[in-house]
Amino acid sequence: MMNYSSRPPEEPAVHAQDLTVVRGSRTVLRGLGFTVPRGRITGLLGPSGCGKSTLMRAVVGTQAKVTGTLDVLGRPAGHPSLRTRIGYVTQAPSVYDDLTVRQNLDYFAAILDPGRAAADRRHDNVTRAIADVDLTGHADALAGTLSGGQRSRVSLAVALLGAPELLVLDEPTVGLDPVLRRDLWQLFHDLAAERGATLLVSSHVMDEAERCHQLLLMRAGEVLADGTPEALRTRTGADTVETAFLRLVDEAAAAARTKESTR
Ligand SMILES: Nc1ncnc2c1ncn2[C@@H]1O[C@H](COP(=O)(O)OP(=O)(O)OP(=O)(O)O)[C@@H](O)[C@H]1O
Repeated sequence: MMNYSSRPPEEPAVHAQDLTVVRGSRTVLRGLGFTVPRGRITGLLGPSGCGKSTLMRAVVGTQAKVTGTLDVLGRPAGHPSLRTRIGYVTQAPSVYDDLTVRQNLDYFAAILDPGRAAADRRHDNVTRAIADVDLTGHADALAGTLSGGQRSRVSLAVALLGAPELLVLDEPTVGLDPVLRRDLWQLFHDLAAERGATLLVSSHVMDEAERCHQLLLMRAGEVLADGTPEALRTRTGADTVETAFLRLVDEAAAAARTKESTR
């Protein structure tokens, strides 16, 4: 039989087992186990402070004091070979205010794909990334003159430049109006469907959960549940993921009380 790929198709993009992270003197992620399937959008949802950003930092390899197993695209998280295969957008847009949108992208493109011979390819990639995030009309505007939502989209365009296999996006839709939010989610779906990208997207807005293929619901440093939105609704008998989440929180609290009383 022909071997089309060196990796089995079922190998997940991210695999975590007993993943624990300590920040300062606090254990902020506690023995997490989960997988993120390839070519799908996985939503990381949970209240502020539950550990979403910490988990994303661990996946991209920028978090210290990580123990347990955390494999990303078949390598241990943080492996140097993963740098160009992962796009990461933090909550704080990382753009140069005194450069235009295009100059920002040109700068990062030159780092990713240096040399004169690559000039045409860089130009095409930059133009495509600007169009992807719907900023073509602002390509020559200084980043410092853009709105918060537009600046976040410049950061997203930078992450899209190298056509990464895994995109890790920390609350990418915060501060965006409903039309832009819808368009961005459409882009995420296109990236997964047409380019086969894997997306790990955090949000604390539960209605965004319905737009994901797969969910990881977090609370207080633990994964409360994972599965498709439909499976989570069915399992809890809820109409929405938000109600499902609240029922799971109540279930977990009741289980903790029972455990406590039987000690
Ligand atoms: N440098 C630090 N030292 C100690 N604790 C920290 C540090 N940074 C974050 N934490 C704690 O780690 C926990 C998880 O933070 P994290 O930023 O991962 O949460 P989050 O779910 O992404 O929150 P948000 O949605 O508000 O961004 C929080 O309780 C936070 O107080």
